[in-house]
Amino acid sequence: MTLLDATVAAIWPVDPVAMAEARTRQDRLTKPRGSLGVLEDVAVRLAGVAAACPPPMPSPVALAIFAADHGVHAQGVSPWPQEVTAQMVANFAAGGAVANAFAAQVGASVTVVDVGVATDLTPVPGVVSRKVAYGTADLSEGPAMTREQALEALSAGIRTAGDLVAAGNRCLISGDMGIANTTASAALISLFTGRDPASATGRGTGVDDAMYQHKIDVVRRALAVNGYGEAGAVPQGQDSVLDALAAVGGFEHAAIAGFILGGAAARVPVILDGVIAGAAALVAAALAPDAAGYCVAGHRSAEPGHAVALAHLGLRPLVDLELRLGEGTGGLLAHPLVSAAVRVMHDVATFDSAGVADKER
Ligand SMILES: O=C(O)c1ccc[n+]([C@@H]2O[C@H](COP(=O)([O-])O)[C@@H](O)[C@H]2O)c1
Ligand SMILES: Cc1cc2nc[nH]c2cc1C
Repeated sequence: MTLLDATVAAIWPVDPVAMAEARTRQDRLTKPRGSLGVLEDVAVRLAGVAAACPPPMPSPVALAIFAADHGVHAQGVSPWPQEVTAQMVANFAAGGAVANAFAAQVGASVTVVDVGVATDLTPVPGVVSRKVAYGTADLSEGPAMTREQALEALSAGIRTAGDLVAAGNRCLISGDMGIANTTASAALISLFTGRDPASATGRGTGVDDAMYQHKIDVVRRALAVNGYGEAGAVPQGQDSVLDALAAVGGFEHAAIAGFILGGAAARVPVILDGVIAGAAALVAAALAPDAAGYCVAGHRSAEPGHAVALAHLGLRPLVDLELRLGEGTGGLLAHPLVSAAVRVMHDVATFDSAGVADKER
């Protein structure tokens, strides 16, 4: 049995009994019923995730940033040089990126995982090497990776989640770093939702109008050259999902999909970041439909494909600040909201215990 098969077999639906108990408890707390809006849903789902009411606080919390490069960069789909991926890995390790600042703000640890950066990285503390290859092949000319490579990158994500949970973490946050990865994200989202590439493709780090039109064409070509023609053949079954991931994905997408599956198998919530995580979550949910229940959409990125992916997954984003950075920044910002939602379940008195009169019927 592969690590992927064993992990998928360990994923159960979020627990309906704990969720029903949590919903009842929410209604007994000293607040008008439903007054915490979406936060009540978050608390209820975290009870389902942990199969416990109240659910454990989502701390300690760990961010994993999966870094990789993309052959499709050669098509001119990003204004940034590919070297920035490796340079930002060094910046994460040195503590100098926005993700480090936000992680410090919310008390999250930061682990960087090299799953496919195009150069050899100097070994530094805080950067784990699970390199599958020196970047993917160009997805607009053929498959980005082999099925074996897709499996290896998925396993890297599963192992990272397993290590972080074994170290005592009770909440995981996904992060990514990879110049040109919004092109692969758009292709995955188009393929897994059946939506036209034009509605799944965005401007990434900030491409101009001409580069944006070219980027949509590159995504169309990627689907066609890999045998998917006009979008619509949504992959189903493990083999075709792995083939689709291998055709148009990136190593960080595969790793984040594995990270989600690993978190779900360990019954730990995974807060998703932006469009790269959204694309990866489509892959994870196609491999194990129950995995989506373990995901919290940290935010909605400015990238249009992200909203398409979240709608397909039935996930509602907690924060909407037009962020389009990646690294896990939007997921980190959502963590205090998730913590507050769970703390309510632990700390707030019930009408009975506080002697507060309940609503008259
Ligand atoms: O998280 C997002 O939604 C997001 C949106 C736009 C850009 N990014 C980040 O920017 C990089 C990819 O942008 P690009 O234009 O090179 O495809 C990559 O490192 C991502 O983390 C991330
Ligand atoms: C500087 C820079 C930082 C990033 N962080 C995530 N993606 C990024 C892309 C660039 C270009």
